[in-house]
Amino acid sequence: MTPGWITTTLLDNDAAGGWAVARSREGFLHDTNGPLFPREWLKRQDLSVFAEHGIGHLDGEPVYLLELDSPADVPGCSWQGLRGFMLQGDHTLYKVLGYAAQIGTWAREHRFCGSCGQAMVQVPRERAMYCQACDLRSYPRISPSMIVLVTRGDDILLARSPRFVTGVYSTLAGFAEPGESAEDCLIREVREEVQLEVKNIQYMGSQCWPFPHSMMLGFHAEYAGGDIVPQADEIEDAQWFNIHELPPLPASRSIARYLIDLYVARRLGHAEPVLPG
Ligand SMILES: NC(=O)C1=CN([C@@H]2O[C@H](COP(=O)(O)OP(=O)(O)OC[C@H]3O[C@@H](n4cnc5c(N)ncnc54)[C@H](O)[C@@H]3O)[C@@H](O)[C@H]2O)C=CC1
Ligand SMILES: [Mg+2]
Ligand SMILES: [Zn+2]
Repeated sequence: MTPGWITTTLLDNDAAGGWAVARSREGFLHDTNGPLFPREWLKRQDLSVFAEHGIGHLDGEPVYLLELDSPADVPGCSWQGLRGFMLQGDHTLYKVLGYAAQIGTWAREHRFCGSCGQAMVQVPRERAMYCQACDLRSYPRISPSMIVLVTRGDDILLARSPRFVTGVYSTLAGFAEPGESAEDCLIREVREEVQLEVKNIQYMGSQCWPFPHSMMLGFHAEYAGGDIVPQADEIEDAQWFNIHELPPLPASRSIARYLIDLYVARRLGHAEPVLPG
């Protein structure tokens, strides 16, 4: 048995047994034991299953995703969104659910070929949807996104989007566009969102962010010039905050929080945090 969570294998849907998670537009089904259910038990419940996907092995046991048309009532169970599992609970289970959510969304959105409109089929032994009519393969979508902590000595630049929880400030982030390097994207996003220039860009690490399919590439950069001008509509407020007087910050498992905590720890000579995968 290989311990931990391994996502690479496609599984045989006709084989019995294993674990299963159920997902609807309300999130994942869970009870007091969490979101993993014995698969055969779950399939006996009154669920309208839209699709079933083998998604990997947890501690050597196969795990399947049941994608539902609608959130069913299962006695003793309730529904919780993926964000709730990110915020608290077992990190490995959150990784299982994050992967399940991305595969479920991708398979649902690629039932038909984007080129010719024919129905696509799942490719054996590969995580891909295939169009026989035009030989097109569609793989799970991952969107590279840059995230950067800009600093100026003991001050760090944090901003608020109107979408954030009230009071919370975070690092700047944005999606890469075709034709850009990660560094080009970072420089453009910082210009667009606050009209500042940065220098000494340093890659710090990455994180899967399954909301719905971002791959966060985390950077640190130093302030090089300009005055903060928040981008209309996107940035509600942006400020320099002294590391001793920080506002409410993003969730502890986010790479945004890691970038902030790491910089503060280094300035103060404290133990460095570990980036949650
Ligand atoms: N894990 C973390 O710590 C953090 C993760 N993020 C994530 O980073 C990503 C980018 O951050 P934002 O500031 O929202 O991006 P952004 O600054 O590029 O603006 C968002 C806008 O980009 C457009 N967009 C949406 N999906 C896109 C895609 N796949 N490619 C190109 N453009 C797209 C939409 O118009 C959307 O309103 C988001 O997924 C966000 O959830 C953001 C902050 C912290
Ligand atoms: Mg942004
Ligand atoms: Zn096609």
